[in-house]
Amino acid sequence: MELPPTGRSQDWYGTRMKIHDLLGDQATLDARIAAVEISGLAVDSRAVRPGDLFFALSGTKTDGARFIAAAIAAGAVAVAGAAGTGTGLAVPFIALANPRRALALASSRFYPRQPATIAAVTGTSGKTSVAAFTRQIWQRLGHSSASIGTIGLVSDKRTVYGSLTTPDPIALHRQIDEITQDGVTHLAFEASSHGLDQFRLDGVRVSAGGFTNLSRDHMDYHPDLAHYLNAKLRLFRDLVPPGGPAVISADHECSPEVIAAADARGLRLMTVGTHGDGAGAGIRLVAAAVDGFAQQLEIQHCGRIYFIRLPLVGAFQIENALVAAGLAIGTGSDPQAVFESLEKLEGAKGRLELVGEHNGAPIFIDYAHKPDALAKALHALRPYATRKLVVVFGAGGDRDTGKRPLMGAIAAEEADSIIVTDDNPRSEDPAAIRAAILAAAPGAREIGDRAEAIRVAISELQPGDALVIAGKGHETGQIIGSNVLHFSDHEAVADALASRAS
Ligand SMILES: CC(=O)N[C@H]1[C@@H](OP(=O)(O)OP(=O)(O)OC[C@H]2O[C@@H](n3ccc(=O)[nH]c3=O)[C@H](O)[C@@H]2O)O[C@H](CO)[C@@H](O)[C@@H]1O[C@H](C)C(=O)N[C@@H](C)C(=O)N[C@H](CCC(=O)O)C(=O)O
Ligand SMILES: Nc1ncnc2c1ncn2[C@@H]1O[C@H](COP(=O)(O)OP(=O)(O)OP(=O)(O)O)[C@@H](O)[C@H]1O
Ligand SMILES: N[C@H](CCC[C@H](N)C(=O)O)C(=O)O
Ligand SMILES: [Mg+2]
Repeated sequence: MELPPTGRSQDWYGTRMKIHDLLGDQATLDARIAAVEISGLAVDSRAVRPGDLFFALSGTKTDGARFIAAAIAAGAVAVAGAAGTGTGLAVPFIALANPRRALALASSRFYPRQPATIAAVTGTSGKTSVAAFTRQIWQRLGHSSASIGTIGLVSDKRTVYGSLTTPDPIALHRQIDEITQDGVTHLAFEASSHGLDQFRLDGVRVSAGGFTNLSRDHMDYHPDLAHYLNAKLRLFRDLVPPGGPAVISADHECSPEVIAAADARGLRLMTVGTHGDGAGAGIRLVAAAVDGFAQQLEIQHCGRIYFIRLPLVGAFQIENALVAAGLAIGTGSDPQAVFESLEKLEGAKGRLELVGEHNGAPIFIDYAHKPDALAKALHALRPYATRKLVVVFGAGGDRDTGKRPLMGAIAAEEADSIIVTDDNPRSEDPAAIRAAILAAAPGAREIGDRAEAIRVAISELQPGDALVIAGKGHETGQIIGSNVLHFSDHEAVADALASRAS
């Protein structure tokens, strides 16, 4: 069942709660306001239903305070927001010190059920993969499991396509409550830096935290890398309770700072990777070797050595698999069983996914839409290209413009043949986005129409080549202006292959 973006499903119609029970610890309430009953929560005036409590939030584009009158006209029976934003209203106003955090806590009270075991993962790249892997490990070990993130909600009972990596608190808690009601006991979800910075997950009872890596992304939102890292560190500083496991990839420049933040909070450290604490509670990668479209791993945990065949392409998937294994072990699963389950992992859709071949050349779809991910993806595929490594990619509009030349330069450095195309231009001029990439990628070709770019790349493949179509992964739309046109790299590849076969 597809749920409305910020509404509630049928189940909650009829639920009524007193403002005291939602916000009693977040604001000083007089008795009259505390007793007001609400029947729903809303952050968008356009989604308000009669009986709702409307949160007027100051945002990146506009200020919810401007829509208070519209919310009341739509039936809001109370309004909450920063002090001073709601004076002289016809309905009660609740002044909050931190409106976004209060919204998250109120959401967790309105939709109160949560699985007993919840792991959250953050990091620039690998979150979706880690959440999917952790869900798969738990499921294989017999737990009813779910994951929530960029590819939406996935559980054994339902799959719901999502649009944000960390949904807004109302949508997030509605989904969490619903899956708990379905019987899900184990949830892995993605904590994006936006989500952490905007307190979207502050009402989630997180049992364990995972951290993959840090590289350039979202510099249109965060003023600098330190701010970006600090947003991510909120997972350990504020959300995982003291004593809870912190599973941290130890192989990066940022790792010591992440480990220090987790340590300062009194978390149970589990470092993973080539610098992981294999003698102790962490997981050390002792050796790795490519084996066809799989990898042979030797790892160490609590001093014991394990040999695993990881059925995935890409060195970075080892990092993701080890963080996922750490999250499962840290939340109580048996290490031997967890490591055995890694041999059955399936990659998340569109993450270095082998989707076909032409003239003997493998074709991969990948979600690399930031510099480091593109570098890692191209590097991972190099062993499969004895002739040319071909890449088709673009860059999103209304997103960090600084990524574009960096990605162009990486493609020029790592690939042998480049086609620059469109990837969700949104409100920007697609040609200008392509030009910014092309300027840093001498010799690259420009084919704006993504389906055509994919067709051309496939038609030129020769034995010994490998092709990666990067940036859209699982996505099913091309966002042009404010329209979302149906588009899928998977379908475009299938069409191109079918037309060559016929
Ligand atoms: C930049 C950003 O993070 N924006 C998020 C933020 O919106 P905002 O509060 O800044 O929105 P705004 O447009 O300024 O509006 C302010 C307030 O007025 C309200 N409003 C607005 C218009 C109106 O008519 N009535 C009304 O009430 C809005 O609902 C909002 O509450 O809070 C909203 C509710 O939580 C989010 O939906 C919204 O995500 C937008 C859609 C978005 O595109 N976010 C992306 C950048 C994002 O969050 N990405 C991350 C990371 C991706 C990754 O690396 O994987 C993610 O977690 O997905
Ligand atoms: N551990 C990793 N290190 C570096 N790059 C990675 C790693 N894991 C995945 N990638 C690259 O990043 C892309 C996205 O991976 P994934 O969706 O798992 O990460 P994510 O953190 O959820 O990304 P997003 O924030 O875009 O949702 C992959 O397709 C791959 O190119
Ligand atoms: N969660 C990421 C996804 C980007 C995917 C890429 N296809 C693009 O549109 O830039 C973002 O919103 O920045
Ligand atoms: Mg993701």
